[in-house]
Amino acid sequence: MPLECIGEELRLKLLGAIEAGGTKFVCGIGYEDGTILERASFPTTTPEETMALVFEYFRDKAVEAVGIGSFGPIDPVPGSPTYGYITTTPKPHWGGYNLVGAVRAELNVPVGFDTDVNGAALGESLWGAAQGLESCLYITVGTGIGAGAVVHGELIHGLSHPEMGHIYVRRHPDDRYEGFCPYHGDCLEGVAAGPAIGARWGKPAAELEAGHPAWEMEAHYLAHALMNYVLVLSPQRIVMGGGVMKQSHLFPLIRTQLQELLAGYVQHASLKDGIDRYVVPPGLGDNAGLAGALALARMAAEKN
Ligand SMILES: Nc1ncnc2c1ncn2[C@@H]1O[C@H](COP(=O)(O)OP(=O)(O)OP(=O)(O)O)[C@@H](O)[C@H]1O
Ligand SMILES: [Zn+2]
Repeated sequence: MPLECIGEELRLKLLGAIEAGGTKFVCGIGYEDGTILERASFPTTTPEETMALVFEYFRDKAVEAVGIGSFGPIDPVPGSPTYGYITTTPKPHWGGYNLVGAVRAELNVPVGFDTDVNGAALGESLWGAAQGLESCLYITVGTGIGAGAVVHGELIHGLSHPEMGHIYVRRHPDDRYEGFCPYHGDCLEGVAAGPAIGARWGKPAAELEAGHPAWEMEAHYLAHALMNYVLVLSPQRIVMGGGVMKQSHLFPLIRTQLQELLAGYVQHASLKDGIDRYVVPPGLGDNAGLAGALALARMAAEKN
């Protein structure tokens, strides 16, 4: 093989990543091996304003593909008439916005598009806490709750994307809080996302001490959710991120309650002695979101 061809084969693709969030858009560039080279953050205001800053950022970067991990709901199903759109978000100005179309028109490269949590699941499976596994689930517990999953190396889509944050979970017997989800009231997000903890206990979640009863209740709700995910998807690992999971003492509480709920029904070493390696924090830490978008760019570059 001529030397220049070997050089070409070894060259890592330079990719663009956009973590599209409800409060900020984080943009970055990195290589297809997951290395992030640089990043910049822009406030989420109107599509016109925010996207002008995003395009300005990427203008001279010469990326070969872009990945977008987005807040939702979105339409990630290729071939659908609204593929690439943010669909019905309550976020003003962004409902019905064709995010992929805008990025494609401006940058003219392949675009990978999925939910932020599907992206994070892919990133964790390629480069983080679920490396080498066929499947994993990523759940974020923050202002909202969302989860994404990789199965056989692919992200799950169907009618649209999974909405695993809005499942119903058994109420904690001592919980009188009605839940804040505008659609469902006391779905998982309604009773267990950060704002629910703050509203229930009259204090921001970050200010509640480790021994506070809030955490046993939080673990109750999250363990119920994880039980459902284990039963429905049988993921080989569950990665838990987001602001609320910064309370690292939640992990042992959740693991124990998950084992109690499953009651030995699903037989696997990962759910017994291996539980500490089964329910884990993100291997990519606070980079999980941006690395996830980079992973989506890599997938788009490969599929093109
Ligand atoms: N150290 C902490 N301990 C407990 N809760 C926290 C902590 N830090 C942030 N939170 C809670 O997490 C929520 C913010 O979540 P996060 O930091 O994941 O940001 P976000 O991007 O707004 O969330 P989302 O991904 O849902 O949009 C807030 O409700 C806050 O109360
Ligand atoms: Zn809901």
